[in-house]
Formats: sequence, C-alpha cells, structure tokens
Amino acid sequence: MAGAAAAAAAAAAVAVATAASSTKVSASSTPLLNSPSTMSTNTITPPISISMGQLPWTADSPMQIGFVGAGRMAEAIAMGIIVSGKVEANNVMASAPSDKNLWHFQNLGCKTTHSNIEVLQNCSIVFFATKPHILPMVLAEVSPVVTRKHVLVSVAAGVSLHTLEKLLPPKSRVLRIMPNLPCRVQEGAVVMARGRHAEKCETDYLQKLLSVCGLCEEVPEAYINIHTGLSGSGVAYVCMFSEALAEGAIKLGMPSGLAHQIAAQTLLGAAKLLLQSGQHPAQLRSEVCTPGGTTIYGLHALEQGGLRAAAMNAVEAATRRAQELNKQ
Ligand SMILES: NC(=O)C1=CN([C@@H]2O[C@H](COP(=O)(O)OP(=O)(O)OC[C@H]3O[C@@H](n4cnc5c(N)ncnc54)[C@H](O)[C@@H]3O)[C@@H](O)[C@H]2O)C=CC1
Ligand SMILES: O=C(O)[C@@H]1CCC=N1
Repeated sequence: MAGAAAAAAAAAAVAVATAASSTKVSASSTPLLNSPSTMSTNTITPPISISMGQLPWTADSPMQIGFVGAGRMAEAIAMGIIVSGKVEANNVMASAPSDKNLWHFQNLGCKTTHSNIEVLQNCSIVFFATKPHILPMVLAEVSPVVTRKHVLVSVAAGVSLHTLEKLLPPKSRVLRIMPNLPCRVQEGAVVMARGRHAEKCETDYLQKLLSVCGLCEEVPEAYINIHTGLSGSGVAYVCMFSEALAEGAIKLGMPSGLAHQIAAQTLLGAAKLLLQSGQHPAQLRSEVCTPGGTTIYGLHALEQGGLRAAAMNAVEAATRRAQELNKQ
C-alpha cells in the first residue's frame, strides 16, 4: 500500500514536472545517455591480509570462506569479495540442497556441494544465507561439527544474536550482518553486530572483508532490524520508485528502455551527489528547485501523493516485520 502510493506519486511527479517544463522550455535531446559511466569506482586491491589478531589463519593457509545457502544474497556477497580481487574464488565454497543456485558459484570459480556439513568442515568463516525460517533447521544440522575455529555469520533478516547463540553450541563465535543486494556491484550497505563470544578482531576482519562490498559498519544490534527496513529492503523501494519515475515518462511518450535507463541514472547521480557532497537531502533538493520552475510542481505532486509518509511507513513496516521474524 505504502509502496503503491509512493509509486503513483512518483509517476505523477514526472508528469507534473514535465508539464511545467513544457510551458517554459522546449524539450532537450538526451545527453544523459552519452554521459560517462558512473558505476563503482572501486579499484582492484591485493588479496586481503589473513594474519590478523587471534584468527587461526596464516598467509600459508588461506582462509576458506563458506556460504550455507547459495541464493541471491550469498551470491551478491561472493561476487563482491571475489570480483574485488580480495578473495580468490577457489577459497570459497557454497552449499545448497539442489544445483539450482549453485551454478552461479561454479561460474565464479567457487567450490560447491550439496552438503552443509562439508562447508563447515572446509571453511573457517561461514555465512549462513538461507531464508530465516530454514535457519534453525540448518544450524541444528551443522552444530555437531561447529568448533571454536569457526566464525559464523548470519545474514538472515530478523534472527537475533540471542536466537543464533541458542541454536549453536555454547561459546560459538557468532556475528550477525544485514547486507543488501548492491553488494553484488560493490555498492552495498552492510551493518554487523557481534555475539557474546566473537571478539573485536573478528568484526575487524569481517569489516575488512566486506568493505569491498560497499559501506560496512559495526553497529549496536538494535540497529540491524532498522537497517533491514531502511536498506536491506530499501533496495526494493528504490527500484519501485525508479520504475514509477520511468512509467511517468513512458506515459508521456518516452520509449521504455530510455525512460528506465534515465530513471536509474537519475537515482545513481542523486545518490552520488548526496554522498560526495555530504549535504542534507533537503539542501540538494532546494538546489534543483527553481522558484516557479518545474521541480516545485513535481515535488508538490509527490507531497499530495504522500511520498514522504509512504517511505517512512515502508521503513517502519519492514523493520517491524524483521522483529516479528525472530518470534516465528
Ligand atoms: N535478497 C536480499 O536482498 C536480502 C536477503 N537477506 C537475507 O538473506 C537470506 C537469503 O535470502 P535470499 O538470498 O534472498 O534467498 P534465496 O531464496 O535466493 O536463497 C536461499 C538459499 O538457501 C538455500 N537453501 C534452502 N534450504 C537450504 C538448506 N536446508 N540448506 C542449505 N541451503 C538451503 C536455497 O537453495 C537458496 O540457495 C535471507 O535470510 C534473507 O533474510 C538479507 C539482506 C538482503
Ligand atoms: O525481504 C526480506 O525478508 C529480505 C531481507 C531484506 C531484504 N530482503
């Protein structure tokens, strides 16, 4: 409901701002398509140092990274760390019950298996990336082979550190992260919190590893569900907004491919401006807004459509849902 209102408001805003522009200036050509790519500027860096603190890895015996669950989020993290050059693909192993998802990992050059136990037996750091409701079953299955050498990282929405620790052997080293799908292109936003038996060197290591996937911060656990509502799920809200912007333009006659490309580039450009300038969004917004010009007409349409309340409600609803998932 909230998303639909926001989408309708976005489409309406394009139509209104376009109508305003057509009364003031003639339509321009499409220079955006010729602008240089503004995709990730991350550069390839040397393989990650693995001789940290008390972690049991040495330069001679590279750390093996495992994924239990080989779906979209696991693949996104694996892509992020492998494509960055930080981790070699043959040091990564993924498991899933069927071949359906494993071919993504095989294409990356990773080892794959149908056995979750085999991942634990071969890897020191293991990401658990199954759906939350499957996780208790998976943790019960692997618990007999979990040792103190393992660093166990849950990606599951909602599942608290307390729950994870209850489901694993005593004193297991557990961390909880919430990533988002843009980790796949090294523009993710990841937060992490550590359990009672994980130490600072483990969060430092994980932060170093995952920072190639984008922003990566250690936070109090209470922020993890909020981050889920804001960013884990937020990627979908932004896609809906992008779709709605494009549909506003399509309604007015722009070809679909061009409209979607421009809408996505507009989001990317605005995000980059926000991050690089450090300005408050309201400040940047006001720089776009000419008095009596097009933008204020579009913004008025968005306000009438309840975009701001819809977006706030979306973050809150998804956060509450993450909280509920822990109780199921
Ligand atoms: N998709 C997203 O954007 C995000 C997802 N997450 C979290 O990541 C986790 C995975 O989500 P997705 O990748 O979207 O799901 P998905 O459905 O794409 O992947 C789940 C994977 O788990 C595997 N699986 C199922 N049963 C299993 C078992 N018994 N043992 C081992 N693997 C098993 C499936 O075969 C599949 O490969 C979820 O807990 C979700 O909350 C977190 C942030 C963002
Ligand atoms: O929708 C979900 O439950 C997962 C968690 C955040 C993004 N996708």
